[in-house]
Amino acid sequence: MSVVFDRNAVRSFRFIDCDLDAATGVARLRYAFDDGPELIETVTVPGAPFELDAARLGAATQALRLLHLIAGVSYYKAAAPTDIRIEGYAIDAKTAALLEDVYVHGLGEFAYRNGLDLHGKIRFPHDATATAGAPALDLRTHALVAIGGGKDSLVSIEALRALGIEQTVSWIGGSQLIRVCAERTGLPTLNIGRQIAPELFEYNRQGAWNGHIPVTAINSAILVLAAVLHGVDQVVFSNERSASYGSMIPGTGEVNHQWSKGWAFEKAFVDHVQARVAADLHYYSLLRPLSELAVARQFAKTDRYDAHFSSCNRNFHLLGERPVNRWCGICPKCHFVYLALAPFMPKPRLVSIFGRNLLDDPAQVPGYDALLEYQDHKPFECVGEGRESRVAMAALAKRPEWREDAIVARFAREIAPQLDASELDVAGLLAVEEDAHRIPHALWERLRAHLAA
Ligand SMILES: CC(=O)N[C@H]1[C@@H](OP(=O)(O)OP(=O)(O)OC[C@H]2O[C@@H](n3ccc(=O)[nH]c3=O)[C@H](O)[C@@H]2O)O[C@H](CO)[C@@H](O)[C@@H]1O[C@H](C)C(=O)N[C@@H](C)C(=O)N[C@@H](CCC(=O)O)C(=O)O
Ligand SMILES: Nc1ncnc2c1ncn2[C@@H]1O[C@H](COP(=O)(O)OP(=O)(O)OP(=O)(O)O)[C@@H](O)[C@H]1O
Repeated sequence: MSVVFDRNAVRSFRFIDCDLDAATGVARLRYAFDDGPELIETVTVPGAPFELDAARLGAATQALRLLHLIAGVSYYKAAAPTDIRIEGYAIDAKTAALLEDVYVHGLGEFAYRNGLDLHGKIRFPHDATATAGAPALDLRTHALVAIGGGKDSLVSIEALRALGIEQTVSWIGGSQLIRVCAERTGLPTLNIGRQIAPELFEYNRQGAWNGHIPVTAINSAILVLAAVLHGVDQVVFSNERSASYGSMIPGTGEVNHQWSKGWAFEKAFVDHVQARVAADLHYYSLLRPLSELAVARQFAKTDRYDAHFSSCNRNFHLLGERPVNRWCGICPKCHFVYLALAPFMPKPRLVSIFGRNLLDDPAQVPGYDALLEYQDHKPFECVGEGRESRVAMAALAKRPEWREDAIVARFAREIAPQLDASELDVAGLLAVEEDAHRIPHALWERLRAHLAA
């Protein structure tokens, strides 16, 4: 591929246009820097041909544009110019505000690591007047549930199954690990294809800015489009309450690696979907009322997925296989998930899932210190809050089967004496949060009882 990319020479990022072929389910999202080559991302929704009446076609167009605007973040970041142009259609001020949030906060870690300041520098041009509101589409009651191969989505899937909600287990991309977990559920599945424009990888090789992007926002927009095409009324994610809290960086403030898994994104996104796409389409995170520890407690209730799931992100690279035998054992997610499950599972079961005892390995001390926010900040990963790690560790320190393991013993000896004992109570972190969620009311009444059990 003979493209030359110099991030310092870039002046503008262009949202060229997007289109959807209802006969094949293929959506094309087109972008460019200045007058450079078109960068075309494709998303393929199985189940075509889609028969769309006028109302559903209108909703699909809105959902497609939302996806085009959000997925642009992968390309925008390569040069992060201040001049942003939208060419194929116009957006209104509220849509622009949503996008500015997604780009500024969703690229927060990217900006921090690259020494960039994006605050006040990302402006989406808007000249459309707001529409009157999206119509209801009379969507059928059915949930597209996002699955990521880890524990969280499996907890949601089992909760919906227990409540008798019809669901299709849905994922984006070609991960074999996710496929195996999805098939293990025994439920209908939907695997959506996503091809990033290959030029981006070449741009990366030539020194493009690179870093974390709000991938959950992209996956959310893809599933909203799929829900409209399939005519179903729910898109369900599994983002827990703890995802709303970032890492506190001295001199910088809060930087949240998982911003698009947080409550601020969820609220803004679902408001937009119901106002601009379909009034009766519900996007929600089923685990929002729970902490990571409460999710781990739910997960431990079944061993159905023990031999199949993994939360370790090293499994999920697009480029090339990087087999890690499901759990690498040295990354923050492995550290955290091991610790979070330990209070709720028999030790032999947990050791057998990971193939080793991470809490008895002194080499893992720095990793656990960061999770505990002890002499370090919370890692840039999808892990629980520092107090959740401290509470889990304190619980293990009381258990004969765990308390002599190297990391637990060190915690009890060196860290626990510096902590306020009243903050180490596990019960408070297992409580179900009543208010901050968008779970449909009729479902919430029954779900609350299920999650509290
Ligand atoms: C698997 C992973 O962690 N990837 C991150 C990693 O990417 P890497 O270069 O090592 O390999 P690839 O994943 O194959 O990606 C190649 C390049 O492609 C670009 N890219 C990829 C996906 C995408 O949606 N947009 C993209 O622009 C990017 O330039 C890649 O270099 O490092 C990258 C740079 O820091 C990260 O951007 C990659 O993260 C992926 C987007 C990803 O899917 N990560 C999830 C595992 C992840 O972090 N999930 C979060 C969810 C929170 C949130 O939504 O914010 C989490 O679990 O913490
Ligand atoms: N490839 C994907 N396609 C669709 N949804 C995904 C994909 N990867 C992750 N998700 C969803 O994004 C959300 C955040 O992912 P996350 O990795 O935290 O969840 P998980 O894989 O279910 O559990 P864990 O936290 O144990 O890894 C979840 O709702 C998950 O289902």
